[in-house]
Amino acid sequence: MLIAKLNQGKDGDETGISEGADEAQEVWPAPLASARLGARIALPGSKSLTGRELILAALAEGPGILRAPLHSRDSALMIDALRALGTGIDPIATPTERPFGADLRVTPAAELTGSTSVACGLAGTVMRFVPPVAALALGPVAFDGDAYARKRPMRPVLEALRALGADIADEGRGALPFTVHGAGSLRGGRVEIDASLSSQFVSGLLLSAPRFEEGVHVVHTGARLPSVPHIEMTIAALRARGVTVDAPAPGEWRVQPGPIRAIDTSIEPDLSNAAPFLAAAVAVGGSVTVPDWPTVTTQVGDQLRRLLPEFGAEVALGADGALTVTGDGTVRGVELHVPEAGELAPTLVGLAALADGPSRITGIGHIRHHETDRIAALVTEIRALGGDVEELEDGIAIRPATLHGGLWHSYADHRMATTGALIGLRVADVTIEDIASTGKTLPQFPEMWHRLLGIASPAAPDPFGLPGGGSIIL
Ligand SMILES: O=C(O)C1=C[C@@H](OP(=O)(O)O)[C@@H](O)[C@H](O)C1
Ligand SMILES: C=C(OP(=O)(O)O)C(=O)O
Repeated sequence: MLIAKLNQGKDGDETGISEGADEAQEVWPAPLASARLGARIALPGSKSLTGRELILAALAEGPGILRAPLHSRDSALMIDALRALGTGIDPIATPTERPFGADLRVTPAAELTGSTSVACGLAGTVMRFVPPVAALALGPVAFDGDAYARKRPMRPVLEALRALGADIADEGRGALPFTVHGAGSLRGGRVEIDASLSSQFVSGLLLSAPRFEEGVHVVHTGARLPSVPHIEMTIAALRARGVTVDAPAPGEWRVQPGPIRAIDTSIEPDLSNAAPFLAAAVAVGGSVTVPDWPTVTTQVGDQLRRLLPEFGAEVALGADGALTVTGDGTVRGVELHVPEAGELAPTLVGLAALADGPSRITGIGHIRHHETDRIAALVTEIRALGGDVEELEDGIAIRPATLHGGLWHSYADHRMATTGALIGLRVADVTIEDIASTGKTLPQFPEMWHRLLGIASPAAPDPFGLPGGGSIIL
């Protein structure tokens, strides 16, 4: 892999950019595209589906299998968390058709056990989905995470769980660290919650709710609700396991108590991780194809089919189930209001920074609470490359500008890193600080990005073979 060394100086520390990182940072020279693209890129499993299915399998009435799950830092943290609570999670010998890692057999614990700790890393899904599970365990479960994870909002989750009967000790900041003192069961019932900062607050409560004595009736009280497709994904995953879920009014969900069926289930490819690869075809010109695009899905990444044409791309879903995006190398400016697609926003903003007209991307205020304040981070980094960018309260406005090379900081955020790589396809001499942050959901990113451009990568010459480098954590 092409890696250079940079001495991250005092500046990085002062801005908090290199929080928790060593003085000597590795930087990754983003490859510049020298020709139109023509690539076929298969993607590992969805982070969001893998996380949900691991939780539901751990709470199910018998053992089940997850086929083609994601193996990444976030999924490893979820696996470790559920194992710590007594769940058996075992890799099943990887057949050749599982290029991204083993299927998993999940054996629920007879009784969930506490007196343990859960490392959340920077995974929103772990810090929001596992505490309700911990409330069902017997004994204390201590939660903590990365330095930046301690800044991500948790108060609505902690207060909702307390209202449902849980005993939780925290430091009063409404954030990690905190300890859930599980009593072996939870009453459940009706609860109000303001989920305007994250849909994950709702999904976490719904996922464990079939195991609450009274199920749950969640009533969202905030003015906005971001990432609605992710709540629909949660509901679909519950229903697929025989759980009764209804939505009696907008912003209200009810889950009936009852068994969670044990099933064998296949995880779809991660369509949000497809975003930078498909956007590359728009940025550079040429075509990028992603095989196995699901025909019906709750993944928000499916919206790339309508969003990328706004930038001037052509999108075609083939009879073989492969999605192809074709661009002519020019990028149109866009007006997008995408509260449901905050997860895609960094890629959309990156494309807009390469557009030949002005853009406004709004409705994404909540992404200030993702892995980093993504609005501030995107504005800072695009501006540092010469971009003409304005921070809006709930989005970003971008005017066309000639960009130049420079160091792109990742803020430990995988989607910041991949957005820097996207811009680097068209702008010479962009280097990415902390490309390893892509391991959060796509450890193979650097090799796959090289493959997109036809560059052989010594670290993993064939990304369709078993990825190396210790990135698959089992
Ligand atoms: O439930 C999930 O799996 C997710 C929900 C969304 O969170 P927010 O509602 O905080 O945007 C999304 O951005 C995140 O990447 C994954
Ligand atoms: C917001 C994201 O992650 P998390 O699940 O940690 O919230 C993301 O992956 O874009």
